[in-house]
Amino acid sequence: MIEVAHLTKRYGAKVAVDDISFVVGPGRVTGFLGPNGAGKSTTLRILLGLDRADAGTALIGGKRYRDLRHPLRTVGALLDGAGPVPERRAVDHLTWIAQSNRIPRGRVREVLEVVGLGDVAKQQVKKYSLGMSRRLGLAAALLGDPEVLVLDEPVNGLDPDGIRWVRTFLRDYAARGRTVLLSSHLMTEMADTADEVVVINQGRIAADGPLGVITAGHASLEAAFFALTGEPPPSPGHSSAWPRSRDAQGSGR
Ligand SMILES: Nc1ncnc2c1ncn2[C@@H]1O[C@H](COP(=O)(O)OP(=O)(O)OP(=O)(O)O)[C@@H](O)[C@H]1O
Repeated sequence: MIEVAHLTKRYGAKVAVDDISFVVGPGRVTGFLGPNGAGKSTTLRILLGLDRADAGTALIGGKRYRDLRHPLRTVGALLDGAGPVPERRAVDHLTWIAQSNRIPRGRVREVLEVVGLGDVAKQQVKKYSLGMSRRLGLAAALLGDPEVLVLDEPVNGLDPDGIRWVRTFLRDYAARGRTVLLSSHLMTEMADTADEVVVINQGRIAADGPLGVITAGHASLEAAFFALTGEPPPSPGHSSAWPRSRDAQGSGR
């Protein structure tokens, strides 16, 4: 269970996250959606102890990330950012993480098999395709067999096969009573994957509830979100993703 309560984060004069509250329960896949710059990554970074809130709390299993006794056994995360050392072999990368978290070595082989990298475990990571790298990231997140998975844009850049694999994997994981929170720009993909949806827009919660409730009265999840966020609808032939509007919002990064 993830509980976010009155979370606020400012970067200078910019309020990136503005007093948001939501709960992510077990046994469901919850989608975290919003346009570029809405505050998704900021929220996830605070949840995972990578940034500090100015106010409010973001708890996993009732605790702040930094207070978890066994973080990797509680929550597995896949975020954009620093990946493995390119020269390192996948198996060595995972073994290093496992050892530094007191996770038995045998678990490395298990997670490599789970994500379908068993046969290429001894390859250097730099030889991996994007899809393989994403699977490796997921393998790292799964090392501690966590109750909670938090994934930022896990299917970004993946081909249809890769996207389907991630979708099936996450739905199975949730079906075993685990908590899955994922952010994505890909509306059609989210509509196929999520049971629950939390929409954030300009740092505030725009909607929060079961997928069917959020989309009721709209032609699609995408239509619901454009209505909720006031974003312009995509042009014809657009790939059903959020428009890239970070620049228009005056990103400070
Ligand atoms: N380190 C930072 N310094 C300054 N401003 C930041 C920083 N991180 C985020 N912001 C700003 O906070 C707001 C929220 O950004 P955030 O990355 O959380 O949005 P997002 O919903 O994850 O967007 P995207 O989908 O584009 O990744 C944006 O206006 C962004 O420019």
